Amino acid sequence: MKIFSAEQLYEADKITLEKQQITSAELMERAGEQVFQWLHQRLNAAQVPIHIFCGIGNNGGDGLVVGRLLIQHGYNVHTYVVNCSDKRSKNFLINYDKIKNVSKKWPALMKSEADFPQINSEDIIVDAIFGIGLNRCPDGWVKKLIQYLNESNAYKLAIDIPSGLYANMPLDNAEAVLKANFTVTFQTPKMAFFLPETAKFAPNFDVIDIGLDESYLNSEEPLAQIISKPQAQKFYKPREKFTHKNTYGHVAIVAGSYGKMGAAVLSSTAAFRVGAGLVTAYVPKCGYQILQNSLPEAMVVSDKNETILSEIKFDFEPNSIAIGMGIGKDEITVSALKHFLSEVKVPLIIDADSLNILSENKKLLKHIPKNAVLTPHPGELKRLIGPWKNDYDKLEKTKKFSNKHKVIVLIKGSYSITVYGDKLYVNTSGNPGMATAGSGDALSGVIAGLLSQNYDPLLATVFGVYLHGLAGDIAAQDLGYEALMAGDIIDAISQAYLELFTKPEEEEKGQ
Ligand SMILES: NC(=O)C1=CN([C@@H]2O[C@H](COP(=O)(O)OP(=O)(O)OC[C@H]3O[C@@H](n4cnc5c(N)ncnc54)[C@H](O)[C@@H]3O)[C@@H](O)[C@H]2O)[C@@H](O)CC1
Ligand SMILES: Nc1ncnc2c1ncn2[C@@H]1O[C@H](COP(=O)(O)OP(=O)(O)O)[C@@H](O)[C@H]1O
Ligand SMILES: [K+]
Repeated sequence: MKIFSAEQLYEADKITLEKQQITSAELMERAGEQVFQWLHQRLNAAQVPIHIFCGIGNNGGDGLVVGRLLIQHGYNVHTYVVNCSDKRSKNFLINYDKIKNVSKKWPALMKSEADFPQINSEDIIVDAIFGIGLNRCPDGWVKKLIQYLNESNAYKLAIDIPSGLYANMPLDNAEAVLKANFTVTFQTPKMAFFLPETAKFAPNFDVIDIGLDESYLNSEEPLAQIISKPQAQKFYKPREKFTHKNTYGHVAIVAGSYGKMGAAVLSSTAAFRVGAGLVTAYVPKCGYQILQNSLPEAMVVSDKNETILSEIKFDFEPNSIAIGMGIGKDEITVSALKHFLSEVKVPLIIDADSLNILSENKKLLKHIPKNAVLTPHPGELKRLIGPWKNDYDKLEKTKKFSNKHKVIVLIKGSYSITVYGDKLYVNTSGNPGMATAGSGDALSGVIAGLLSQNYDPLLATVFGVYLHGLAGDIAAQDLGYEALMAGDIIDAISQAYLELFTKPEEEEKGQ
C-alpha cells in the first residue's frame, strides 16, 4: 500500500469522476456508505446515541451521508453542523438537503460554545468536522469544540482524518486536534498517521477503498510505501535444496567492549537466526570466552586489545559486516573505524557507537561506502543530521543526508522509516515492548544476515525491519510488552518466518 498526499488525492478524485463518469456526490455516497457499513457491522443496530459533527466542506458531507444511512437503519442519531463558515460545499448542501427526507429532525446548527451538546461516556462521536481540506489551525469555538469532544470519554470515530490534523503537513497546535480512537480513512492512509508528533491522534485506522482511479495512483510517485505482510512476503527469498552454508554467506559482527559484550552476542545470534551461513564475531580480547560460551555456532576473532577495539582486520572475506554495537567511542576505536571505513568493500551496516563516532567526526562521512545501511534511533539521528523543526523536516533532512552520502538510513522507532534517497518505506510491524536494551543490536544482526544471503541493501533493510518487528509482535503475544527482552525477539525470528506464510493476511488495509 502507498501513502499519497492530499493534493494527489484531490487529483485522483477529479480523474476518477471523469473516467468513471460519476458525480462527486456519487463518490461521496460511495465513501459515506462504506463508513456506515463499518459502523453498522460493529453496532448491530444497538441504540447507543451517535453524535455526528459535520463541518461545512466535503468531510461534513460524508458525515451527513453516514447520518442519513444510520437514521434509515433505525439508529439513534444526532447530527450537528459545525457552522464555522457560510461557504458550504456543493456536496455538503446536497446531503444537507437529503437528510431532510429521512428525518424530521434537521441537523442542529452550532455557532458557539452555547450549542455544545451533552455527550455521555457511552455515546459515540463521529468526527466529520474537517478532512484533508483543513487549511488553517482550528480556532475560537471550533477549537473549543474539539477540546470539548476530547474531554469526553465517548468513543471517537474520525472520518478520513481526525479534525485538526493535516494529511501531510506538520501540526499547528496539538491542542486543536481531535484524539480519535479510530479513523476510517479513504483510499490510502495519511502520512500523519505514521509520524511521532501526529500518529497519536490516529492510533488505529482502517483504509476504505472508495475506488479512486488506479491507473492514476499507480503512475504517481507516492509520499511513502507501507510495508506490511503482503510486501514482506514478496521480498522473501526461499532457500534452495542444493545449497550449503557458503551459499548463505559469512557475516562479520564487529561489536562489543568490556561490559558490553552482550551486544556482540545478540547481533551474532540474530544473524544466524535470520539465515546467515557463517557468523564471525570480531570482539576485544575480553569477549573471546563470552562469545564462545554463549554462542558456540559462531566463530570468534579477537582484537589484540583487551577491552576495546583497536584494529578492525579480518583474515577472511565476509559477505556482510555490521559494525558499532557496544564498541564505545575511545580514540583508538575511532581511528580503527576510520581505517576500516576507507578500506571496506562489502555490504555494511553502521549502528550505535559507530554512528556516534561519525557524528563527532563528520570528516569520516566521506569514507562511508555507497549503499551502506545506517540504523540510528532518533537520538543518534539528531547527532548525525542535526535538530529538526518537526517530523516532516526530519524526513527532508534525512533524505538530503541519504542523497548526499548515497546511504540507506533507517530511522528506528514505532513505524520505523527506511529512507533511500527520496524514497520512504514505512514499517508497520513492531510494538512498544521492543523499546528495550539490545533490540537494535538484534536488528543489526538481522539486516547483516539478510545482506550475507544476497538480499540487496535496501531490501535487506526493509525486509529485515519488518521481520524484526514481526518477531517482536510474536514474542509479545506470550510475554506482554513489559517483560519482552531483546533475546526474545531473536528467539521469535523463526516463528516470524513461519508466520509470513502460514496465516492469511487479515488486515492488509490498516493497523
Ligand atoms: N478526495 C476524495 O477522494 C474524496 C473526499 N471526500 C471527503 O472530502 C474531504 C475533503 O473535503 P473538502 O476539500 O471540502 O475539505 P474539508 O471538508 O476537509 O474542509 C474544508 C472546509 O473547511 C474550511 N476550513 C478548513 N480549515 C478550517 C479551519 N481551521 N477553520 C474553519 N474552517 C476551515 C475550508 O475553508 C473549507 O470550507 C475528505 O477529507 C473526505 O472526507 C469524500 O467525500 C470522498 C472522496
Ligand atoms: N515503541 C516501539 N514500537 C515499535 N518498535 C519499537 C518501539 N521502540 C523501539 N522499537 C524498535 O526496537 C529497536 C530499538 O533499537 P535501539 O533503540 O537501537 O535499541 P538498542 O540500542 O537498545 O539496541 C528498533 O528496531 C525500534 O524500531
Ligand atoms: K474528520
